Amino acid sequence: MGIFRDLWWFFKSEKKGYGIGLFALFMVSMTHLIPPLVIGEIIDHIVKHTLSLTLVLEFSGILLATAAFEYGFRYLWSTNIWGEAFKLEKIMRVRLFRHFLRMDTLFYQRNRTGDLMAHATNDLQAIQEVAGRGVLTWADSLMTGGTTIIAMLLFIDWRLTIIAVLPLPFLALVSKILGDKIHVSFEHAQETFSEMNDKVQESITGMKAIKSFGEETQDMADFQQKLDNIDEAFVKVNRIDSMYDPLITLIVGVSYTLTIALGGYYVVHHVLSLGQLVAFMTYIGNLVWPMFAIGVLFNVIERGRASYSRVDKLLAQEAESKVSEGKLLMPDSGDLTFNVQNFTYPNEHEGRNLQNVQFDLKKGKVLGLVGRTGAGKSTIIKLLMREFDHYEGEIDFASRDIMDYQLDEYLPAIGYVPQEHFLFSMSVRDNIRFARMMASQEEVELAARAAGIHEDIVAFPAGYDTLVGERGVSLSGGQKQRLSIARALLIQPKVLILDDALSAVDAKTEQLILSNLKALRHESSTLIVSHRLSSVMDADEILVLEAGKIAERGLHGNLIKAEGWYAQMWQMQQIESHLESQNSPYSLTEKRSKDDESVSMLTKVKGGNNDGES
Ligand SMILES: Nc1ncnc2c1ncn2[C@@H]1O[C@H](COP(=O)(O)OP(=O)(O)OP(=O)(O)O)[C@@H](O)[C@H]1O
Repeated sequence: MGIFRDLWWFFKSEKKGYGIGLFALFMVSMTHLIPPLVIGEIIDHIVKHTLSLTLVLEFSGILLATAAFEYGFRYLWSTNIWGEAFKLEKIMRVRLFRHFLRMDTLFYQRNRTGDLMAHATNDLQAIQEVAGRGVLTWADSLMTGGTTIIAMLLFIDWRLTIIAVLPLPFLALVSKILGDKIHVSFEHAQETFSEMNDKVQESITGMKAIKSFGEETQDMADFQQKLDNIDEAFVKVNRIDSMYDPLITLIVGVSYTLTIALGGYYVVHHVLSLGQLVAFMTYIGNLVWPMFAIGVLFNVIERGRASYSRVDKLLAQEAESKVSEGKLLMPDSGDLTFNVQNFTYPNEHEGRNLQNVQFDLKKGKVLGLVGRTGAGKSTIIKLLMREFDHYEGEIDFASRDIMDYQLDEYLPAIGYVPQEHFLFSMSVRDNIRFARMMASQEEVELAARAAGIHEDIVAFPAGYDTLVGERGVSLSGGQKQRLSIARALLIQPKVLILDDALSAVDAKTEQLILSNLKALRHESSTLIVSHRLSSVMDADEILVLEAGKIAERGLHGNLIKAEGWYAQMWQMQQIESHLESQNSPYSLTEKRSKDDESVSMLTKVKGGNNDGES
């Protein structure tokens, strides 16, 4: 019954709805007491030959009125108790969703999407069952069972009643044992369901990879395995469940046998009338449902308890990278100063992910951030985006530590265009004004023009009203990127971060977007992270990162002269674009690697390769 204690906060806040529901349930159980008494009376009148038409009409009237009352009260409990249960599910769903929104990337690394979805569906369903069917069966078994036993005691015979309820304690004991078993099995079953959900989610997201590697058969086999696990787990739950119903039939059978034996004896010896015995037997029939209800109750409670503890555990997970919140409002503009001596991810035990990274990004200026993969470019962005606060050093905006600003002031001031852009299933216009729904068409168009996507949009079937996604147009990688840039530009961020956000657009469009940005953003700064050096060549400063440290820095021309990694990459990419422009079948584009691989290829190209490539 611990789950009722866990949910007490809800029952307390919804006492009116539950109060009405329970009162109606009580009235239903009271109405159940009437028909057996009426049947008993009728039988006694038949036996005594005193049944008249008036009496028949009277008894029928009572039975009809009882049925009508029961109808009304049943309706009342059903709407109130189930209504409350749905309300609980909604509250829990909102809590979970808010929690999901609050959590950091580490949380999403630890918990897979399918599992989170299982929490938000199956587990919440099981908790809702407690607040609905659980409360109902608990109250009904108590009320119907209690009032029936009291009626047996008061209206018929106490000795017969004791004999009839003798097997009940045995029922309670077995219910407890089976309930514990169900708890363990159901928790395991829910885990297998989560695993299957994970599998489906991963397969759908990775469908392209699965198909391109011809892994459909293997994937189907994996899925089948997960389904078999679920099957096995739920069959086990069901096996325990199934022990309960025959047990009730057995107990009721024992009750009937004992009652008939003793009741028959009493009728023969005139201690009871035949009508009283029939009424008593009907009461035993009334006890059958409360007994089944106890079984249902244990089942619902144990499932709910298992699910509640799963959801509770998830809700209890705090964001590891707790970000502190300041009180300041954001100034209209300002310079950014990044000075981090040390940063290591919370789940990393060895090594440092950033060391002595220092740069200034003045308003109106553009900073380029390049380096091989894993060098730490995204990590710098994560710190700027306040995903982690536990670094050694300080990041300032307008001469104030960024932690001093209110988060909901600071974050919208940073326009972030991620590597993996996400478009919502809404119109192109709404996708662009996603973070500023009140923006006018004019503003939306201005942002779209600056991002070089306006011409594409007006060519879509419904222009800016065209739906994006499954039900609408499919956009190319480059179109998606430009739409994401337009979305970020619309909020006129004080710092715009393009995280490899131009990788899928052609060189001409890239240059157009970059020159638009320069013209538009002379009051605010821009940080461009890119593997393609042409994106940063005009930046006011370029930082080359390596293993979390700044390896080279300066203007494009200086870095070329320095003949380091940047210069090598630059030459490599020049050759690549030359080959591409010639449409050569030997284009290296597909093979282009973002790191050393490219440099070693360049060395081969430059220095006369050994294996005949040229
Ligand atoms: N959430 C994380 N937890 C632990 N380590 C991480 C996490 N994210 C990145 N790292 C590690 O930090 C280092 C820097 O990674 P980062 O993503 O910043 O590189 P990057 O330069 O942006 O690479 P890419 O160009 O491939 O995006 C890498 O060693 C990476 O494995």
